[in-house]
Amino acid sequence: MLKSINPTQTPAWEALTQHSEAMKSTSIKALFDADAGRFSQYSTQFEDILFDYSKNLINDETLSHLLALAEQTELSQAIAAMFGGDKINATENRAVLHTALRNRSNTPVMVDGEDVMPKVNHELAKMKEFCEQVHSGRWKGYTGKAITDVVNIGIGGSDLGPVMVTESLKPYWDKGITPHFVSNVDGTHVVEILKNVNPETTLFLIASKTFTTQETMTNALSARDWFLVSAGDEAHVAKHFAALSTNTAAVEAFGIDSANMFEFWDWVGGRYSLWSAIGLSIALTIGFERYEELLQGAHDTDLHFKDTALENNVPVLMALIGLWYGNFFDADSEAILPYDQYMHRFAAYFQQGNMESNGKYVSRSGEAVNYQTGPIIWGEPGTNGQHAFYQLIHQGTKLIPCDFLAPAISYNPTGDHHPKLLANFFAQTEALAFGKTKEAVEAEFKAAGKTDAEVADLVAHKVFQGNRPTNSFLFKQMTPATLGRLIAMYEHKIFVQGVIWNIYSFDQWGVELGKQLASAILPELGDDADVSSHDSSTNGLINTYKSWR
Ligand SMILES: O=P(O)(O)OC[C@H]1O[C@](O)(CO)[C@@H](O)[C@@H]1O
Repeated sequence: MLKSINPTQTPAWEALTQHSEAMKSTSIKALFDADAGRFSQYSTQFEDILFDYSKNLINDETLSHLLALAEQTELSQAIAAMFGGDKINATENRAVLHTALRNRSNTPVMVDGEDVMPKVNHELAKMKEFCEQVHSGRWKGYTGKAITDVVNIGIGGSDLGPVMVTESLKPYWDKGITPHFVSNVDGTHVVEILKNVNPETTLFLIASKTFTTQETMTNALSARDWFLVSAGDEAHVAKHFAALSTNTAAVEAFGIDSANMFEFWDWVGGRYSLWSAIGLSIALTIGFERYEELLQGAHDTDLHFKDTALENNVPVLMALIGLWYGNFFDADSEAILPYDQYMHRFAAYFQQGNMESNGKYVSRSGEAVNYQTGPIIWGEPGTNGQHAFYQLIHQGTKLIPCDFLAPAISYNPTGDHHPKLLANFFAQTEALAFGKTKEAVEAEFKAAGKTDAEVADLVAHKVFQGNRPTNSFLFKQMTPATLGRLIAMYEHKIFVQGVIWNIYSFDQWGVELGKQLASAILPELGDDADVSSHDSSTNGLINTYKSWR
């Protein structure tokens, strides 16, 4: 159990409140002007990832207060508790051990007196053997053909991780398997995906921790019906359907042979599950060895996070910087901006990671907090975002701290695309930090021959205040290990923030009410009679739907 410590009651919070007032009267530009060595002081390289956090409104005093806050909220104890298998997910009475799934050192990890590593290793060995069978063509479909397509049916954490990772690692799709993902209960999703696959050569992975999720079960049944239209005999299901779940009874009840079940455990949170059997679509797509490299990368970060002093600890620094803006500068969102087309689902992945984990207003002692917790996370790949929403980041009224990520080496070094892409990355962080002064705008206008009147009309619109903070993550090339390292860095950032905010980051009760109400409404849609059991708006929507369908 983690202690309940109200962060606003700590001396560090008070110091940060005062210090933030002082920092509001300086600027990122002033900090750079005063210190030629700022980049080397506020950047660090972890393995093949350069983390540059110098373009933030921070100095040594900021960091020392933030680190004091981490100490006063007992972060180090919380890190030890998580890795040690304590039941830190108290509202579900569960340990939080996605780190055990990628514990390549294989040191014992105890939960309730049991070392979980043997069962983790057993399941990995089962996934490896399955991948080998599929890749070698020994695993055959019902007409004797090899598998060419894998359809992962899952939602939330049982979808977003596999989608994001397979997309990010597309250059590694060399096993003859094309992955597809069905998540939305909207029939359009499953119908459109099934148009592209052949039942004889398709393997369906029903990915659901609980195996009760309405969307996934509905899609799985539709896929099964579609398959049986061609295959005829139910006996063929065993060759084309596997389950990734913690719920053996529900898997069997669905009709999937337990031999085709890849198991994980209740101490794996859904949004932290790509490292478990939920990662099978990844391993099938990029190969099991590359999947192991992904696990190894995450393990590298885990060791760094667990064993590095807080002041040099990358996920801790990421978390503290984010919290600085959220709690002391009223920033309510963060943008994640990968300059890598393959990473186009990275922001969406961490939207769930962050918002389902830290979107909580109730503290660990059950009271409403009186400070901001998890930020709104959003983002799109650069340079597309530049032509969509960067206007607001540069000149809007909201402070939006941004993370920029990019590989130095592209898998597609066509012409000068990559230098152009990276020129934009570097330029954006520079523009956001340093802006463009009124004097610079005026000088530009004058050089272009504008009259004084024209200058006076336009100058205010063309000024960039700058002072917009960014973190930059420049990595050598996107490999499975690099991606593993990056994902784990963001995961631990979320954990650190949740500890300091005194909330429970590993439950998600906030998704339950909508599910309950949808279950109550569904039977009401079964006939054409008007309903009157809800508020007037909900009744109106339901009754109009019934009259129009
Ligand atoms: O894997 P399951 O049990 O189908 O759950 C899917 C998703 O639903 C949630 O429980 C709620 O959205 C997520 O936490 C989870 O990732």
